Amino acid sequence: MNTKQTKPDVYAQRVDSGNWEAITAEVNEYGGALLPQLLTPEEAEEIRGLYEVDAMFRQTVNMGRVRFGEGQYKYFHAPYPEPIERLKQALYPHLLPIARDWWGKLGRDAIWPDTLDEWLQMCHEAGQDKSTAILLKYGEKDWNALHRDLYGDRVFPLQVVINLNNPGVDHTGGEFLLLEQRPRAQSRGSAFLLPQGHGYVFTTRDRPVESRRGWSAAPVRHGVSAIRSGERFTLALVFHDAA
Ligand SMILES: O=C(O)CCC(=O)C(=O)O
Ligand SMILES: [Fe+2]
Repeated sequence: MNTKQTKPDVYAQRVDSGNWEAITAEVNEYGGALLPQLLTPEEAEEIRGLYEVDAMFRQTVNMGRVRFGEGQYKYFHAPYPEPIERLKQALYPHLLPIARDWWGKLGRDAIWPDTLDEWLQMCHEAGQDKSTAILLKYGEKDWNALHRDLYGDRVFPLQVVINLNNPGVDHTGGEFLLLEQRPRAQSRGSAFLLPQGHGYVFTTRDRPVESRRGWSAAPVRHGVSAIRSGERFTLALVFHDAA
């Protein structure tokens, strides 16, 4: 993949083209929201192609072996390929006000600085210095168990996933799942077919929900339903680094 900046700001332009007021309202209501198309089908194909390039990755996880579901994923090495770095840099300032608002509602300290680089520096100083961008690969019958991507005390409460395949064409099944544990109530489930190349922003650990007693934290898990046919690759962008 070309790591030089060939298309100035194209990724930032796509991120910025979103209606962030509507996205914020949606994520506040449902814990997740669809973003604009961030990668073209050609760019998605190029990133899928990286899966076989061992030098791009620091670790491979076989999900069945660790009982995370079935399938495989790989952690990218940092520094990331250009689209990944650009997208993370462009997304962070839009996600930051949502995170700060949430932590304010929950009476927690919003420790995140204005830039992603400063925040990652804080992660590294706390011993979380490993890259967290992941390329996931699911074939028929593979699935991703409901989980939360936590790698230490340093947590950014929103993350973004991008489907690198075309649902209904490249794969059937493989819905993205959210499970929100509501305080003193049964959990709420949601399922989404992620359109190719679009981002989907969702809650990493917990988020504020309002009840008669005020705001309380609702833990949110995410996962993927079984792929019924075909193949599904996704790019997962987490905004804290890992211990
Ligand atoms: O493959 C997916 O849609 C979800 C992957 C995942 O666990 C994540 O984005 O953190
Ligand atoms: Fe995840």
